[in-house]
Amino acid sequence: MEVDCAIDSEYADEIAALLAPPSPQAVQDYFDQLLRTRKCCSLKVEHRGQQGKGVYANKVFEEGELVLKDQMLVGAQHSSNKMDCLVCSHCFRFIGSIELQIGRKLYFESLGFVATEGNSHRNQAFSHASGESCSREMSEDEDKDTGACSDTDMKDKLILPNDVIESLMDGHLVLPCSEKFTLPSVISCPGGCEEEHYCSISCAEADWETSHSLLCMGVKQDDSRRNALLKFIEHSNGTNDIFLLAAKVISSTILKYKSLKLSHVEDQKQLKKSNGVDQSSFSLLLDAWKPISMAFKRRWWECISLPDDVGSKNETSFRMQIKELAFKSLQLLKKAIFDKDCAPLFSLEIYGHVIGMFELNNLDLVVASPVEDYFIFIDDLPHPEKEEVDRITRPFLDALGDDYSICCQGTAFFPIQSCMNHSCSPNAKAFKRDEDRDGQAVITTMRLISEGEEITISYIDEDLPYEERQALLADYGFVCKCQKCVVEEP
Ligand SMILES: C[S@@+](CC[C@H](N)C(=O)[O-])C[C@H]1O[C@@H](n2cnc3c(N)ncnc32)[C@H](O)[C@@H]1O
Repeated sequence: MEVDCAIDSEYADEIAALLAPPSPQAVQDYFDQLLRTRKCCSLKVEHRGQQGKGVYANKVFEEGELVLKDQMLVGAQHSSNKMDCLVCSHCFRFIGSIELQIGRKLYFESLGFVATEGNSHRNQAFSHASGESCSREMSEDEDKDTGACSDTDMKDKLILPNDVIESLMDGHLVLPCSEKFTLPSVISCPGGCEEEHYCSISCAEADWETSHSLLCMGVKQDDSRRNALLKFIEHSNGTNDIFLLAAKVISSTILKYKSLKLSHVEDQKQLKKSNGVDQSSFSLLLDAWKPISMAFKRRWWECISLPDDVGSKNETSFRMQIKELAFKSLQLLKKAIFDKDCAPLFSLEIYGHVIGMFELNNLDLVVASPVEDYFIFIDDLPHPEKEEVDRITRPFLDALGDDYSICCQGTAFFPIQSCMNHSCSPNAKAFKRDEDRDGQAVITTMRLISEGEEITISYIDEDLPYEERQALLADYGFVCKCQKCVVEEP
């Protein structure tokens, strides 16, 4: 397949303007404002030294202190994880009920869908700092005592009758103690699609307004767009679900542009001017694109790491294949949501940079499962209550097997966390506490951090030997010169 994207040549100047690095002052103003809005006054994002932007402490942080809870700019649950966990498509909180979570998962399994194990991420390289392990391990005592994990190695799970599974899902079967783990009710997509669900009207509206109204496949969408979207989504699911995230960026920029344009037209009307709109259309698009313009990015096919099974002599053809894959995906997305005013967004150059931005910045999206909490709670009940409850819940645990603890997994771009540079002896880490039950990134200190010090995280396993660390960091395009590397350099 030939990669010839007409939009790239037709809109070369606009694309260059969209991809131009913002001035240090523009960066400073944007992040000062963002940190103020997020009430993160103890942090500062600055462009210092040769590592580009970095995050700096504005106060002393004690060891173990929360540094940042960062709301994602764009994120998605992995497609394969959607059958395991029902979560809000906007904030990624678990929704429904313990019974619905269990029933839904068993229902999909009964249809032949195999549960995901651990990280369902097709491309591990999309995230650079893993969240905490999804499942908290039970202690040896708990294991021996109750057998709660004794089926860990069992290949065959208990098969429950369909009517039992259905009654879990429709609310007729209520499990003991599940009232202690109430979850928000499921709110349907305003466009009537079956794919997205929410924890509240406000999440449903926010998602609709920011990106979903263009990407929804519900009954309210016109047929031709729905069919085109279906082809785009099928291609993404069959190749790489990172394209779904890229579609959210394009869609949210178009919608933001439209809303800016609407306000601009209103302003013009008030000023009784009639012809100012076209002239400023591109500046409105630049404005809508601003949050993305702030992120560090390179072309996807240039920064993606070579898989282990691709030798260096096949590198060029591998990178060309990745470019072709992106082009194919872009063509499918263009058929579905093209907007002439925003044409430069449909260039391969922009699409490649957006996916490259995920490659270099994204963090795993991880939300612990309340179903795991539920079974741990039952395991911890005192005798004889535990035996009574366990008699009822045991078949469900045996039907779920190891998968009772699968968490919500996905990938997301966080605007402030993504400004954090790497160190092999970091002073902070992505770490979700028990109370962090949504998709926000949570960064906690690992030691005391003084005022003015840079806050760093590790993009890789920092306990690896020097050579392995450097090899992994080469995929991010830099040689680490942190103190640990300087000391360990042979
Ligand atoms: C997630 S971004 C971090 C923020 C970035 N400095 C910026 O300007 O947006 C990752 C990129 O920052 C740079 N970077 C991060 N840590 C670094 C380090 N220890 N040494 C050199 N460059 C680093 C690399 O270019 C890397 O690909």
